[in-house]
This record gives sequence, structure tokens and C-alpha cells, in this order.
Amino acid sequence: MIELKNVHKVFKNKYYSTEILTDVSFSVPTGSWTTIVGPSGSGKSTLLNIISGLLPPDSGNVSINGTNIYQLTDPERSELRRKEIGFVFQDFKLLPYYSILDNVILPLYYDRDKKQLYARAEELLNMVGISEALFSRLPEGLSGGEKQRVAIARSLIANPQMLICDEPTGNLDRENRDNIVDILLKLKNQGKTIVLVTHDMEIADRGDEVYRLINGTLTQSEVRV
Ligand SMILES: Nc1ncnc2c1ncn2[C@@H]1O[C@H](COP(=O)(O)OP(=O)(O)OP(=O)(O)O)[C@@H](O)[C@H]1O
Repeated sequence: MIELKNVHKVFKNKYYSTEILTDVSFSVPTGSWTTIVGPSGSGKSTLLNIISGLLPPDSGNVSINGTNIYQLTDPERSELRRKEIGFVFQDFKLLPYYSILDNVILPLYYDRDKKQLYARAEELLNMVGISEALFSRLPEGLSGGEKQRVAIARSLIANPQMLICDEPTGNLDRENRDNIVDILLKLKNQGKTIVLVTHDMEIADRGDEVYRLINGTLTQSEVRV
């Protein structure tokens, strides 16, 4: 369960002060899919960064399974992030000079048995529909949809409970988008908790809960988009 209570965030320096989140409270039950929509610049990525322990709020609480993540030390928070949260981004963020298989194992490269790690990576790549013929390619040899499927496999390498997805289908055509949505639904049905930001109203409709972020606050969408 992810819980945010009265989260407030201002970006400021000596020239400006911009209040991005005024008072955000919501919770995401374990094993559910929550979608966040909102205008460009409304603070959706900022909110994801706060939820995932990358950006402390100015006030308010963020807890994951009852632990206030900003009361943890930095190393404890990094460890929680590494083990419990998988990330999927619009631009895939695959490393260009590593093979597909190596991209998938990289998050755990230094602390797991390599043989087991490669076996798990192969299993994950199979699960997202990437054929073995692609395992040794560099990312540049893949289509956008394939890259995103590899990125999802990478996000699962540590078997995290949560997936944070920032516009995961923003660079994809309709067919690939639907394919990624199907994979995410399958993961949700396996018990993963998904928090997804999108501009695509058709995807928003696939989640269990939809929130709109407008003027610094989050409101639950009463009518499904
Ligand atoms: N580190 C920062 N310092 C100052 N302002 C920032 C910083 N990060 C984000 N912002 C500003 O906060 C606002 C919200 O940004 P954010 O990226 O969270 O919006 P978003 O809703 O995800 O936008 P989009 O849909 O366009 O990706 C924007 O006006 C952005 O310029």
C-alpha cells in the first residue's frame, strides 16, 4: 500500500518559487492500478518522483507498506527503491552500448549470481514477448515497442512489488501501446501495484482508480475517462 498524506512541494531558488503540489493525499492499495492524468506541467512526474523516494516533499508523509520513506536514511531509501520499485519511462532509458540481455540484468549486476540473473532475465524477456534472437542485440536494433518491453523486463528483474510508469506508451503507436497495456494488466493480475502517469485517456480507463492532478491537488475521477 502506498499512502500520501498532505504532500506539499514547492520548487524555489532565489529567483522564483513555484508551488507544484499544494495538498495531495491519496492511497494506492497493493495489487491495484492507479492512473494519474493532468495537464502538461501540472506536476505528475514530480509526484511520481516523490512517491518513489527520489524527491522529498516540503511537508506531508509518503509511506510504503507503513514505512515513512522519508524517515529512512538515504542508503535505506535507495535499497527500498532498488528492491521494491520498478521504473518504466516514456523514453525507455536503455543503455545503448549494452545488449538487451545485459540491459535487463544491469540493476542487479553487482549483487547476484550471474547465471541465475541471466536465467531470470531470459524468463522475463520471454514473458514480455521478446524472442531469443533479440537478446544479444543492442537497443538501437529494436523497435519502440520492443524497447519498451525490454524496459518492462528490466523493471522486473528484482521482482519489485510496485511499478512506477511515467508515460510508458507516450512514444508508441496504438498497437504497441495496447501490447504494453496488456503486459501491465497481466502484471497487475499477478499482484503488482501499478502507478501510471499518462496523457492517453484510453489507457487511463484501464486502471482501477483514476486521479486528475490540477492546480496542485489530486481529485478522484468520478466518471471514467
Ligand atoms: N527541479 C525543478 N526545479 C524547478 N521547477 C521544476 C523542477 N522540476 C519540475 N519543475 C517544474 O514543475 C512543474 C511540474 O513539472 P512535472 O514534470 O512534474 O510536470 P508533468 O505534469 O509531469 O508535465 P508533463 O506532462 O509535461 O510531463 C513544471 O512547471 C516544471 O517546470
